[in-house]
Amino acid sequence: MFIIGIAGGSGSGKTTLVNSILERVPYDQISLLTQDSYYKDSSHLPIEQRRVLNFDHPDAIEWELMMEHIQLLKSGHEIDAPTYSYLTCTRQPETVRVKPNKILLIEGILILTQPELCEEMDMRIYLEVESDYRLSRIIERDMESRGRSAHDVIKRYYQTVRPMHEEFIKPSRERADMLVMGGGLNSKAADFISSAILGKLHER
Ligand SMILES: Nc1ncnc2c1ncn2[C@@H]1O[C@H](COP(=O)(O)OP(=O)(O)O)[C@@H](O)[C@H]1O
Ligand SMILES: Nc1ccn([C@@H]2O[C@H](COP(=O)(O)O)[C@@H](O)[C@H]2O)c(=O)n1
Repeated sequence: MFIIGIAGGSGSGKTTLVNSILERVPYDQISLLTQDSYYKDSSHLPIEQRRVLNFDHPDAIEWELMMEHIQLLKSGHEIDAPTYSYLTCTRQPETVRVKPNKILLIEGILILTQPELCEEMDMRIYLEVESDYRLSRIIERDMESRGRSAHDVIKRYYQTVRPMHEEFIKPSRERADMLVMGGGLNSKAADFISSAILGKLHER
C-alpha cells in the first residue's frame, strides 16, 4: 500500500486538493482517511462546553484508533471509519466502510505532528497558505457548512486555531517531502500527485 499524507493548516485547501486528485484518478481504487473523523467523542459534555474545546491540539484526536485502522487496511482488511459532526461536535453513530486499496490518502491538520504516523507515509505533503487567506476561507466555510457565526469563528481562531497552528501544525511542515503553494486549487500539484498515484496503480 502506498500512503500519501496531505497536511496543512485549517482552510489551506486539503479537502479541495483531495477532491481534485480524486477527479484525476480511478477514485474507487483509492482509500481515504480523514483525521477529523477521529476526533475524540465529547458527547458527555453539554453543547456549550463542546463548542469551546480545543480541536487543534494533537490530544483532540484518537490517534490509536487511526493507527489501528491504517494497520488493518495495510493488511488487507476493511475498516469502519468513524464519522464526526462539526454541528454537534460529537462522533456520530454511523460509520463508513473503507476498503483496502493500493493507495491510501490521509488528510488532516495534525497528521504530520505524529512521528509514528509519518513513518507509515510514503509521500508527505504540506499545503502552505498564508494565514490571512486561510482565515477568510474558514469564516466563509464555517458559516456556510459548520453552523457558526462569523463572531464565533473569529473568536475561536484567535483562542485556539492560530496558537495551535503556530505551536504544532506549522512546525510539522519540516516533516513534509513537498510543500504545495497556494492551496487546494493548485492544479499542477494535483496533476503531479495524481501521476504518482497512476504510476503506483500501474505497477505490478
Ligand atoms: N486556492 C483557493 N482559493 C480560494 N478558495 C479556496 C482555495 N482552496 C480552497 N478554497 C476554499 O477554501 C475553503 C477551505 O478549503 P478546504 O479544502 O475545506 O480546506 P481544508 O480542508 O484544508 O480545511 C473551501 O470553501 C474551499 O472551497
Ligand atoms: N467540532 C469541531 C471540530 C473541529 N473544528 C475545526 O476544524 C478544523 C480542522 O478541519 P479542516 O477541515 O479545517 O482541516 C480545526 O481547525 C478545528 O478547529 C471545528 O471547527 N469544530
